[in-house]
Amino acid sequence: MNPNRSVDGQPASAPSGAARVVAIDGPAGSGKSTVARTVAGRLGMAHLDTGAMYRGVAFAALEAGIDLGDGDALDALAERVDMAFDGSRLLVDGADATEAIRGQAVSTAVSPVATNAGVREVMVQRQREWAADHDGGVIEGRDIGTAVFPDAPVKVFLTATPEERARRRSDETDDVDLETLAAQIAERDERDANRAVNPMRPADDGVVIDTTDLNLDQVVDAVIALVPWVGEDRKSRPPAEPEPAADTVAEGTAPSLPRAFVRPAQPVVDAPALGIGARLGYRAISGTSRALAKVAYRSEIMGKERLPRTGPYILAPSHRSGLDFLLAAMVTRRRVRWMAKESLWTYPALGSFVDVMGGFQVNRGTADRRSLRVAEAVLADGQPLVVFPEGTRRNGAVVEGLFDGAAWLASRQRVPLVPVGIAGTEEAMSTGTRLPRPGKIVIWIGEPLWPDVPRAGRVPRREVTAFSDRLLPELQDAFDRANAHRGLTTLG
Ligand SMILES: Nc1ncnc2c1ncn2[C@@H]1O[C@H](COP(=O)(O)OP(=O)(O)O)[C@@H](O)[C@H]1O
Ligand SMILES: Nc1ccn([C@H]2C[C@H](O)[C@@H](COP(=O)(O)OP(=O)(O)O)O2)c(=O)n1
Repeated sequence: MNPNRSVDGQPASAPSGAARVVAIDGPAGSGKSTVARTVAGRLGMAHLDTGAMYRGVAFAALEAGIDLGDGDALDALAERVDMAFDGSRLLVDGADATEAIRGQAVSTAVSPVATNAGVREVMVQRQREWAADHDGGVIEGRDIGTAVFPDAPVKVFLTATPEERARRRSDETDDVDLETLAAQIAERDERDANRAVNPMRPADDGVVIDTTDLNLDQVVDAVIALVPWVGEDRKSRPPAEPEPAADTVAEGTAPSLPRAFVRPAQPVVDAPALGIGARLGYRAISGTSRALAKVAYRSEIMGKERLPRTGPYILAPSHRSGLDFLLAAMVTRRRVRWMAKESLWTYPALGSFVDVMGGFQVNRGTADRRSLRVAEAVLADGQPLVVFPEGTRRNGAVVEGLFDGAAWLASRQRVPLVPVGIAGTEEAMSTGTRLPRPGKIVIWIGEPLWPDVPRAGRVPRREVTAFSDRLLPELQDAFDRANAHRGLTTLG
């Protein structure tokens, strides 16, 4: 390590090595180490596992018998401990600690060590020095894209469901059972995400990849597609003003890329929280309405297999009746959220019902930025969202005059729009009718449509309009098919 290099904790002062840093962050078991190692191998770059550095300090602390609650002693230890990587082996003060840092003792000790501000400062400094010495590298950790290299040209946040991450860990060890691993992972997630110094979170301008249903190759391909200098001569320096990653990504977006799992992280407000009442109530109501719809409306849902299995998307249904939102929520067992007109909250009972069903307010007719932000937060949080592109209830068989909201949200969050035709609700309960009449209802789910925009960065207005124009015939088609199927089955 170079003691002369000054590090003042400010991003701007990060050494020039940042120009070629691929930052990979994420929680335990999300695949960071495996992905970072493979990406580094494929790009011919050096790889740094910063988690191993924190583990190295924890190992040294245990060896020296230091009280993990003694912040000053930990600071001093972090300053003086010598850590060197020899290939994949970690030497701590000359001793090979490779196996020991993965053991239970270090795994338990590392959390308090990693929450210590002094330790983090020293580690961040060493990580920046390492990158400067190696002309960048693939660096994995919890805060690489947010705190250590906020200017890195590639910032990836890997995630996977807690169950999947625990399962991956349990495949690697026989020592600990799945429940214990799941509990340990949950506790570590909580600490890493909530610590005061450099908490774990995706970088605002980074990309989130959900690896739950992906294999290693797919994740590695998705990361490499984000690297602007791939294909360039490895020896040549990147341009002083790096190209916006977004353009490069757009070009490199191969159709085979698992787009459904890759989305930009953007600064958004928090997704509206759901209380316990809403969570239980939703299940009860959607279960009851599913059963009712089956019996009273002989409802049929066609094309469920076309719905994305994980990740966020926007259901864009036709809108002919107040029943539509309940029916739209029936197409998936995942909980959906929806944008609901403000006037629904005029009656307290109805308002509570809408709350339970996951609705949130939009002020129709105005450019309601807050509701759009909330809707963005819902998608960024990985939840499916219902937006009626026709904006208001219409009549008849023709779909027309789409509002751009659904296309705008899908483009901004890089999620698919799923056209959904709902046939039979106008007959069952049209505008002005108070009680629904029984009849046949058919829901047709169309092919998801992806926005044609760069994977990150600003979305041009014309792309949004073009996306709405693309949605219109597909929504009409889904509605036609639903109507046709309903006609056939009601006649026959
Ligand atoms: N899609 C995937 N991407 C990366 N690793 C995966 C994937 N699926 C399963 N794994 C496995 O998950 C395990 C945990 O990955 P690891 O790289 O140690 O995660 P982390 O460094 O984030 O804790 C490894 O055994 C890896 O092979
Ligand atoms: N840049 C980093 C890297 C790791 N840490 C913390 C997070 C964990 O509690 C420990 C160990 O990290 P490591 O990546 O080895 O942990 P897992 O193998 O993913 O469980 O260090 C951190 O705070 N900042």
